[in-house]
Amino acid sequence: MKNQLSKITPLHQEIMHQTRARVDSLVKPQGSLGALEEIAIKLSGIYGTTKPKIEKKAVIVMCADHGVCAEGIASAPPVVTWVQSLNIAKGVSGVGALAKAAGATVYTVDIGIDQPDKHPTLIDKRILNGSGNISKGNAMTYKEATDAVQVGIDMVKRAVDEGHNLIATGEMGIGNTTPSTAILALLTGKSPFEITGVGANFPVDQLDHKAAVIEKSISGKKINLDDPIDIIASVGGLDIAGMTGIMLGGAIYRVPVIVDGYISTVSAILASKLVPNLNDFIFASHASEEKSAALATSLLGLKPYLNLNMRLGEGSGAVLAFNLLEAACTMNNDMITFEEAGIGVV
Ligand SMILES: Cc1cc2ncn([C@H]3O[C@H](COP(=O)(O)O)[C@@H](O)[C@H]3O)c2cc1C
Ligand SMILES: O=C(O)c1cccnc1
Repeated sequence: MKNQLSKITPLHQEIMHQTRARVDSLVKPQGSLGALEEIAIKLSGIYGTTKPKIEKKAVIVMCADHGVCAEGIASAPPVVTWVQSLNIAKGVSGVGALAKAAGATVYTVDIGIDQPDKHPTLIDKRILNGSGNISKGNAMTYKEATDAVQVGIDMVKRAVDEGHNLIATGEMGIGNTTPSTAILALLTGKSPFEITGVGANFPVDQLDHKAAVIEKSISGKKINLDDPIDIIASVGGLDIAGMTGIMLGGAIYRVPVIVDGYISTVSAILASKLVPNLNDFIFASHASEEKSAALATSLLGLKPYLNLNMRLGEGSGAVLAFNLLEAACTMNNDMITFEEAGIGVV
């Protein structure tokens, strides 16, 4: 991984400069297509061409269980991770349906489901049968965390090799808002009692219990906060690790990655600690309704484009932003310039 990260190169500044000049010359008041203009310019810097084009899109969904569910921090039982992962692979879950609408491939990855069996419809990258109970010890070893991040990097390579040049992140893991909030508490210094949200409809009157479990998970551990792998090993999860790898994979293989909601955003924050210019390669999608999603997004430093009051996860919000990136390319490719239109600049 270290070797791969050291080869990441900056965005193509000269090409972005040329794309900006072209976007400014298109037949519209300068700046009037707002974020679409910025998206087109950023994409040109990633792809290294003034006329980028989206070929095929894929959402990679990392599925894993969390030992901390034993503490009663989620409304659904852990077996839902397995059942719902199969539904995602079948295309009948939230992300399945929305990916179909977007014309995107879905890669459903078993990176750590706690089941005795594997399933042929899931891509078998299982590192562990679920992470450890973080309120009683570490989630996993440092090596397991490293391997799980590598799974994400390798999945991006596979998607790119299979013709995709735009990736979205997703996850399925009952209980995963708990490690996500533990990570956010560590990185912001905020109290879990201040930032813990309901996740998948955990009862509000039991939120203090969830926060107390998170507090217990982060206190008394010696964690190197400058090392995201150590953070994942101590209080993370395999799905979070896999998504961290997807973000890194985007920068390594030079394909844009769209971040989904709360859990994805926390994974992106971890990835940005390994790649300082990570934000050049990733795009936020929607503003999740989860309590601390806005805090996570502001820490990451990206602005979500959509506000649809969603809070599902799975990659459901990220796949909706495929269309925005495609629209930005179409704007840049298909609009004519003032000169071509035979009128003066407005
Ligand atoms: C049926 C069902 C489908 C889901 N799809 C995504 N999530 C979302 O909810 C979970 C995180 O919330 P918590 O930490 O409260 O468990 C993750 O699996 C996330 O993907 C779901 C949750 C449920 C119950
Ligand atoms: O924002 C998300 O991605 C989210 C929020 C709640 C539960 N699961 C996912």
